[in-house]
This record gives sequence, structure tokens and C-alpha cells, in this order.
Amino acid sequence: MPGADVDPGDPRRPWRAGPLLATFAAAGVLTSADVRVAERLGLLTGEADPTVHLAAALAVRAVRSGSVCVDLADAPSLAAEGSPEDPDAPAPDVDLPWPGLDPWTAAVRRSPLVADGVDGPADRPVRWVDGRVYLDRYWRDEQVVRREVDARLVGLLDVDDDALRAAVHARFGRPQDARQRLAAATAALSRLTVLTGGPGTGKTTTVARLVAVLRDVAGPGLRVALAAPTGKAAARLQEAVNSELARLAGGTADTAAVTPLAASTVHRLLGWRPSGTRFAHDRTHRLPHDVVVLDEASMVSLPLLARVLDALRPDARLVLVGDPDQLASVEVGAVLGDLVTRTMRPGLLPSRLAAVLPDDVPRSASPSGEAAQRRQGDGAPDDDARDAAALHGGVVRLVVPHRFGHDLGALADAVRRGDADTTLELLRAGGAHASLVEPAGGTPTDDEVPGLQVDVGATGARIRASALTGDAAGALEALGTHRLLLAHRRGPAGVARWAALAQRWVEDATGDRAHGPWPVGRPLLVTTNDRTTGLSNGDTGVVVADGAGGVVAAFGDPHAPRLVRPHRLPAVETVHAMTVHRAQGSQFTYVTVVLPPASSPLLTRELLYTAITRARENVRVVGSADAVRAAVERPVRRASGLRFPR
Ligand SMILES: Nc1ncnc2c1ncn2[C@@H]1O[C@H](COP(=O)(O)OP(=O)(O)OP(=O)(O)O)[C@@H](O)[C@H]1O
Repeated sequence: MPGADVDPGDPRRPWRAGPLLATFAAAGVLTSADVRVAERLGLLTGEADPTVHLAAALAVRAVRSGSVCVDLADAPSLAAEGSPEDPDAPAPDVDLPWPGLDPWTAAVRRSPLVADGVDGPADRPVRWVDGRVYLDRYWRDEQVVRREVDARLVGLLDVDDDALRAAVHARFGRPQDARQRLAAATAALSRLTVLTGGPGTGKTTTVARLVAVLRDVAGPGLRVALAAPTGKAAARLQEAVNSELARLAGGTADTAAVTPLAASTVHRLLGWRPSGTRFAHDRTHRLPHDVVVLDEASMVSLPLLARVLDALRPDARLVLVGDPDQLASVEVGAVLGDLVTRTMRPGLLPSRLAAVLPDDVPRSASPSGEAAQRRQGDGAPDDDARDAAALHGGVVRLVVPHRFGHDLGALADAVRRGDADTTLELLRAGGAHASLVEPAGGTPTDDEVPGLQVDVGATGARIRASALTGDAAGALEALGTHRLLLAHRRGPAGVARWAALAQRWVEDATGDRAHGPWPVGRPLLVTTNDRTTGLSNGDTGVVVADGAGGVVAAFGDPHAPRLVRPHRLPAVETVHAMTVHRAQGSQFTYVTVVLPPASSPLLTRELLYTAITRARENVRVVGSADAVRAAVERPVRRASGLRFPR
């Protein structure tokens, strides 16, 4: 048997594991924990077949890597991609003894460890459905999301067409606002709206004006909740929505716009109890809101969305907002992406939208959606046909970039479409907004990036100059000038190495090698949520002089900085560089992203797209052409059943 000569002294070999699982563990496909869980489940259910243990262990591994399940037919190719847990480990190259698919499937389906199909017993830890193997609790979460989403798309809300048309046109008056009008009308008519779009396409603006439209048609007493997965995203949402509402009201008594809204984290909205496993709000104690808007929905995990859907009143409206092309949740699932790409069941929404906004519905939306669905099935749908079909699922995609420079928009679009040639062409053209630094070896050395060195040093010097004079606003503005992003935490292309280099470059530029915990100009990253100071995990700030010989840390909006004394700060780190994951939800004037070698399993299309779209004006990619190509051509594959009909 290939690969069976496992070294019994290999520390990766799980204790007492059978030979089949030991082989997969030795190859780095499974961890000891995966094997232990699977073999323990075998013991508890009286299942001794190692191929069933292997399927269960792969289901555990799938969850570890963000998938909801494992498709047995796909398992060998997934395993070849390397370990999501330890991306610095090489991909397994052992010719592994995969069981034949048919006997493997048969053994799994008849196992006492496994519930066979949707109607299988409810008390088994693992479930097989249409070739996919789930840990049962994730299958149940997927079922909640599927059931609740489908239920929300059946039957439309009772809203007067003329009143809705008038309200929507009053809030979105320009011809090019068609998709924003469509989103607002969808939110009025449907109990589920999925509002998507790239950076700067007006999602947050639409949320504010959509709330005003809903208040116009349903009355100003509508109870609206705004939520986001992180405290930082919630604070940003609240500020952006309220400033747009204030702008809309313009000092008048426009009651639909004038009442400000509060945003919270999703956990807080649901009533998270630190001591317990359940939320205060669930299907027995629903949320009181008429409308719940959930921003940055690409970062929401499957279990969390299931809890939100469980807790919503059946007649309430849910508006999910996000960019499905960005990195998905650090936990399980890519629910936003699934909801956007799933097979849509024909519904009444497109024809009702066509009645309200005849000029705004994408043209190829036939009332039944058949033409669009068929074109989607061809594998080469044009964007309008795809967007028309998606309307059946309450999905509205915003397409007009309002903020992005042309080059950056074109670059982000090439990455999103998986077009590696155009991506490389745009990067190599080296225009005013994008550039590529190709290192001679796999990983760049620091002297191959003199431009980066200059930018990091200049940003550090600007931050420090403002911080020394006590100019918190100036220091925070400078902090947002340039940001260095990486895929990995460790290794030659990891945060640890590049943050240390950046620290040295800043010291060289400023001539200041100050020691102690709070040197003036130190850039800070908050790593926990803290109610006392109101700081959230992911907030960034700067240590500034307080004018009285001491220092204070400044965070947040440069126009209204939040000042916190160092002794009151929650856990913070120095932030000269951060992972792309960490940077999600933030933007900087200038971004440099250092790519790992092409073989890194973390190098994906979503990672590169997220990194590029963090830049407002300029992005520099440091990496080989192979690495760029590998990223663009490797979309994240998170297995889930949500995109399939059942
Ligand atoms: N219909 C519109 N017409 C003109 N400008 C608009 C319109 N909608 C939004 N904008 C402007 O475009 C910019 C980006 O909008 P917004 O912040 O709502 O986008 P977003 O998609 O939420 O972006 P991100 O998620 O990247 O922060 C803002 O300056 C906003 O005022």
C-alpha cells in the first residue's frame, strides 16, 4: 500500500491510530485531533471500518479549513492543496491510499455512525447527503439557513406600488442609481435582500437611504437594527449610515431620515451570554425588530447566520450586505457567496420589481427567470443575465464604482473574474495606481523593495511628526496613508518578519530608536473588544504626546479621535504590518501586499482581491508572476451544500 511505511516515531502519528488514518496523518492531510475525534466517534457508535473513520476525520478537517462538509469525490484533490492550519507546511505529495468512491460511499451510508440522507436519523454525529459528508451540527445549521432563506423568498410584502416608486425615486433620483433603487424596492417587497457590490459601489449609502425608503412606506416607527460581525465594522456602519441620514434630512424635519440608528455586533444583537452557549434571542424569544441589516456579511459564519435567521420574526425583513468576492469568515462557511451563486428558484420578485421600476430591472429578467437561468446554465452568462436570475433570490448587485480610481477598479475586476493575464498586464504596466515588484527568488529580500522601504519610513516619520506635537488627527490621518499586508503570520513572507523590517525602516527614517512600551508615534492595533474604553478588536491608533510630558493613545476617526490613557488600554500590538484578513473592512490610501510563494495554500483569489481593494489610490504587489497567477486562478473552495437544490 503506497504511503503505508509510516514511521512509528513520527510525532504527527496519532496515538493508537489505525494504519489507514495514521497514513493520512503522517502525510499531513489529517491532524491528530481529526483522527482522535473520528476514532472516538467510531468507538461510541460501534463502527470499526477505517474508511468510515477516514470520512468522519475528513469532515472534521473540512470544518477546520472553513468548509461546511467534505465532498467524498473531491476529497483527494482538496487534500493535495496542503494544510490550511499550517500553510508553511509543504503540500502532501504522498500517493495516498484513497478508498474507491463507490465502496467508500456505500460503507459510509450504511454506517451506524452516519445518518443517511436528509431523512436519516437525527441522533447520529455524522451525516451523508448527496455525496457530501457533514458533522451533523453543521448540516443542521445549513438546513436552518436553507429553510429560512427559502421561506423568506416565498410571498412578497404588501406595499403600495405607487408609494414605493415615489419613495425610491425621492431617495435615488439619478438615472445611474438604477441598482440602488432596485435594492431599496427589493428591501421593501421581500423579507430577504442580499445587497452585494465591490468597494465604493455605494452599499452603505444604499443602506441609509433604503432605511429612509422603508420608513417612508411603512411608517417612521419601524424598528430597525444595524449589525456587523465585528465591533469595528459596526462602529463604521453606524457612523456612515447616520451621516448619510443626516445629509438626507439636511436640517429639515424629514422624519424618515432624521432619526439616527445604533449599530451593534451580531453577537450583541442576539444577546450573547458569556457564560452560556445559547443566545438570549432564538426562535422561542425572537428579536423585536421589523428590519435587520447585517453588514460585512461575507465575514459571517454559517452557524452565526443560522442563529440570526432563527431569532428573526418570520415577518421581519433581513438585509444582508457585503462583497462575496472578499475573504470569507475565519470560521465555517462562505454563506454570502453561497446565497449569491446558489440555484435560484423562480419567484414573483422580478416581475413585481418590473412593475414598480420598469426601467431599472436588468433586461434579461423574464418574469419566470427561465431565460436567465438557462443562460446561467450555459456556463458563460453575461452579467445582466446573471444579475437578473439572482433577483429571484433577492440578490441585488451594485455595479457603479463611486470611489475607486479607474486602474484599481479594472485591476480588482480582473482578479474577481479570474483573469490572470489581464491582472499581470495591469500590474506590470505600472501606471499611477498599481505596480508589481517581482523578486528574483521565491521570497523577496528587503533590498529588493526600496520603494516599500521609503513608503514605510515616510509614513512612520509623518505619524511621529504629528504625534510629537500632540496632533492626534494628523497622526491618525498619517496612519491611514500606507499599510503593509501579508497572507501569512509566520515565515519569510509573514507578518512577523516584515513587521520587524518595517520597524527598522521607521527607526532609520526617524532616527528614533526609543524604547519602552509607549514611544510617541507607535502605531497600535487593538486585539480584543473592550466595553470600558469602547475599543474593538481591530481598531488602530497611535501613541501621541499629551502636551504635559505624558502620552495618550488616539484611535478612530481623525476628525473625532478617541483618546485613551495607556494604563486603560486593552491588549494592543504594534502594527507596522498586518494580515489581509485583519485588514478586511478597512481602507488605506496606499497598500503594499507581499505575496507568499505560489505553492502557499493561503494564496487565493479572495486574498488578492481583498488586499487590492483595501487601497483607495494605489497598490503595490510584491511577488512573482507565478504567485500572482496562482492567486488569481485559485478561488477558495469551501465545500457546502447550500448552493445546491437540497
Ligand atoms: N448613488 C450615488 N451617487 C453618487 N455617489 C454615491 C452614490 N452612492 C454612493 N455614493 C458615494 O460613493 C462613495 C462610496 O459609497 P459607500 O461608502 O456607500 O460604498 P460602499 O460600497 O459601502 O463602500 P465600502 O464597503 O468599500 O466602504 C461615498 O462617497 C458615497 O457618498
